[in-house]
Amino acid sequence: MGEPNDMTQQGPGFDVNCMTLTRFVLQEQRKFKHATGDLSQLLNCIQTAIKAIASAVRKAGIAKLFGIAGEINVQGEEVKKLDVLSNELFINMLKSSYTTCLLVSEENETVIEVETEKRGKYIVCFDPLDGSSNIDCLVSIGSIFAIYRKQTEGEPQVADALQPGRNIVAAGYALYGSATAMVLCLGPGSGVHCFTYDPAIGEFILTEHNMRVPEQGKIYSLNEGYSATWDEGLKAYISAKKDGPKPYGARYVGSMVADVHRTIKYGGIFIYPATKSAPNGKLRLMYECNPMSFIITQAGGKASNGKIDILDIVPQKIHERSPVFLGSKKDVEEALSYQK
Ligand SMILES: O=P(O)(O)OC[C@H]1O[C@](O)(COP(=O)(O)O)[C@@H](O)[C@@H]1O
Ligand SMILES: [Mg+2]
Ligand SMILES: [Mg+2]
Repeated sequence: MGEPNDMTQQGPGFDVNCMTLTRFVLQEQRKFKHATGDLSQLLNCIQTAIKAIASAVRKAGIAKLFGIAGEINVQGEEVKKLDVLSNELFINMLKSSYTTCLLVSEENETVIEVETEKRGKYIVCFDPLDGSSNIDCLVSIGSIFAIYRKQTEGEPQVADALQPGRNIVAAGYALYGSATAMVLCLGPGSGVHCFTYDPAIGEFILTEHNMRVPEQGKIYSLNEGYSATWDEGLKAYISAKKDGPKPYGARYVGSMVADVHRTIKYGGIFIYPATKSAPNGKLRLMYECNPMSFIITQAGGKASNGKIDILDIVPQKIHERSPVFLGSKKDVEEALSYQK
């Protein structure tokens, strides 16, 4: 028996051979002879940002003790809103990874250029805090990111970021739910893997290797409050799901990360459609639809804007929106068959 704090012993809750996220990323890097280690470094920095956000999320419910986010606390200090804090953490960690040149954040109107001396070859598009309307009621929220390679020489420009999702080098999301998890795909064909945070050792541990979206599910997920604004095709599809011989269940969290994670685990379909007043829907292409569609596709599912695969859309501007139908292949194909 080792001493109680001797981490070399296999004790309750810790196995020295367990696959941490850091270990996994390094192991994957070793498969590529010419890898520089930059992507591993970048992913480690994202992991650190996510750990810091997770820690802030876990304290959100007691934020009143310190002051309400967005206001001044009893010490006279400004209490940062969780989405502002998350954005600052992402930007700071991404810049100091020395691997990025251009960042696109949901929270910044324009692209963020990394200082010349810190530049590397990667471009990262991210939603630092997804589902922000769920923060105050303690419902699951998340972070989403997609990593691209800069395709041209010279100073980074907006055009460098406007790449289709097909070019994604790696993508992932963090889910701050009943546990904190990170789901990652390190490139086409390398699988989708889930790592769950173990607060006892401060590490993400591989808990699901090679996640696969069920071919078909029994759940549809969309904001039914807006049904009056749907097109006829969508109305007919949802009616068919409700009134069929085996009605589907309805689930909608209102945080894309949580709704998509459930869709990967249990199957079914997640939809944020176009409406008459919002012909491109609500969700953002570059840091919501693209990373999630890449992951869903790599896990064997399907993602479409109603006409073409999400990953084939060439973005025209960084905050562009897109309708989205994603999830189990059969469910998405069926929903699309109702679209004109
Ligand atoms: O309230 P609605 O219209 O159903 O929208 C919910 C959608 O909006 C979002 O919250 C937008 O994300 P942000 O919180 O990052 O702005 C998605 O996560 C979610 O799918
Ligand atoms: Mg979002
Ligand atoms: Mg957001």
